[in-house]
Amino acid sequence: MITLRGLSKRYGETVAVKDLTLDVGEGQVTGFLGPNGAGKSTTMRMILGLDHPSRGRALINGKPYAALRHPVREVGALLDAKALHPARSARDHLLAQARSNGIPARRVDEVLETVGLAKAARRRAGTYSLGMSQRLGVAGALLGDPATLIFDEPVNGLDPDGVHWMRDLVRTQAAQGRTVFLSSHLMSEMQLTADHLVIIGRGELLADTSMADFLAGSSRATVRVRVPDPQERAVLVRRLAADHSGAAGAARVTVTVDAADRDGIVVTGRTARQIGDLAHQCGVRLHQLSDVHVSLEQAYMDLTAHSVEYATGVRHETGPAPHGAHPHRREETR
Ligand SMILES: Nc1ncnc2c1ncn2[C@@H]1O[C@H](COP(=O)(O)OP(=O)(O)OP(=O)(O)O)[C@@H](O)[C@H]1O
Repeated sequence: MITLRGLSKRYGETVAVKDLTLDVGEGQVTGFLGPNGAGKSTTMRMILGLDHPSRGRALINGKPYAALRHPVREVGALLDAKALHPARSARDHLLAQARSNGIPARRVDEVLETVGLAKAARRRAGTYSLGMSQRLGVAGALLGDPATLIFDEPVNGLDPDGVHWMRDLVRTQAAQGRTVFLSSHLMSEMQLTADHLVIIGRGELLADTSMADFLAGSSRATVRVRVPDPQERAVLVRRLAADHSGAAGAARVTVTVDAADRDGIVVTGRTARQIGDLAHQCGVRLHQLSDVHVSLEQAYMDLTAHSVEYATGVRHETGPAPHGAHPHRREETR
């Protein structure tokens, strides 16, 4: 369990992290997203006691890293895969780590097996590819069998097989009850891996939400509704429009005819649950009520469009123009 309370970091004039308050829970993979320079690595370094907060606290199992009695048994981290002694073999590298933490040598062979490096274990780490170094970094993180894992860009440099392997590994670790906190810029992979998302921009919290809610709440998300009776369909459309005009601050609702189905309509600005409740209230019989899923990349780019520090001036349109604002934006949920 990771707890951040008002966590802030300033480097001179640069505010790297600003007032982050959130919990990273057990038994799930939490994806940590944000544009370049958003403050992800700084946050992870503060959690791991490698950087001091300017204000606020970062706790692991309720304690700051420095106060943990056996840190490697409580938290394992992969921050920089190339931070290795190049002349040491992978096995010697892990053995040194194990010895200084009272971990038996057989655990080294276990984790080498887990990460698929058993055959290359006696090769010098300096000869490893980036992908192999990532695997070795993961082996080091797993060494103390900790309940919390923190990985900064773990799929960086991995081939498709390695990416798949990493996904299975982190999902298995979470399924065993561990807290898994990982950053990545690879949105398609994050969509397959994470259960929960923490998104920051310019150091500030933009979203702290389940993956499912984030995608369903995206301004691009739509719901397909099939109403077999034309009169009932008209009633529902009118009620959706009235619901929009009556609800102050609610996202704009748009209703279009489903081009693929003459009984169908496509709704944006309301969730399937809200539409189902409304249909129930006005006695409208539905034959279909389904979310049309938006990609994490689309939803993420809409949310962070104003937080990108290093932009090219090129606008990336990955789908239809957004309607309304994203409900997970912090300023709108205050
Ligand atoms: N040691 C440091 N000294 C000065 N500024 C720093 C230092 N470390 C980070 N920063 C600044 O803090 C901000 C956040 O950087 P950080 O590396 O945490 O972002 P990030 O989200 O991990 O970025 P990326 O996705 O590019 O890795 C940036 O503006 C960065 O330049």
